[in-house]
Amino acid sequence: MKFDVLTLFPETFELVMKESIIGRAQEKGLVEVNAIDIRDYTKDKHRKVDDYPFGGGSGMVMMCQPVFDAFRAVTQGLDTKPRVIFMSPQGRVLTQKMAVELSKEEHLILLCGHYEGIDERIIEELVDEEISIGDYVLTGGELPAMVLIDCVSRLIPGVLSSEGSFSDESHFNGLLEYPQYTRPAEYEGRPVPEILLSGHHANIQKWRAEQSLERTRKKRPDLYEEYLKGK
Ligand SMILES: CN(C)c1ccccc1CNc1ccc(C(N)=O)cn1
Repeated sequence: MKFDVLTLFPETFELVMKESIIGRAQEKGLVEVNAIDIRDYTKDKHRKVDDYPFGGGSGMVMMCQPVFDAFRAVTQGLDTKPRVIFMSPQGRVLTQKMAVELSKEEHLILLCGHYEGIDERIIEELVDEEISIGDYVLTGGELPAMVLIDCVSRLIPGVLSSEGSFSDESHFNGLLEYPQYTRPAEYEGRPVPEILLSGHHANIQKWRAEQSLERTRKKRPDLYEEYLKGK
């Protein structure tokens, strides 16, 4: 899986993306994350990437030319146009289901906006879909892009060591995860639920399923409703 990220802050990506699981996945050649600096495609000596909005209004808007030229640089020589995702508050809110679909792509281009936004012609011409990571406004699309890269990359076979745990992972079967415990069996007088120490795997699985249902019903009735419909 290759992510080409068009951004005004490429160094942010280098830092975050080379660390942790994504960094190791890159070393294994399972994931490649390239940060492309939009400013490298400006034509003027001040490397201008934004300008005043037509029609007035406060703030600045990202201009077409540098983004179009950065896009062309990334896509030249490719026989198929990769899917282009614009990280935006107006996008479809990212879900685990969307992440699963995106993880099947070979090559994604992520566009990160700044200022008050980007010239609409960029969206009309280059963008396949807008994705939001939630209903809140950030100063830029870099964090949303990193969130998308993380949640998609971890679904790629070989990226996570404990792949087996996928099946019952919360938000994967639509329910929240059951409570997790590890040693010691009692910490400062606080015990671990007996069932988990019993070794009865069938009972443990049943208890975990009940816990998942119970927590989802309490914490996320919306997901619970979805789940009941899907049954
Ligand atoms: C500068 N702004 C407001 C802006 C305006 C338009 C597009 C992109 C941006 C960049 N900001 C973003 C991006 C994504 C999200 C999200 N929820 O995924 C939140 N904020």
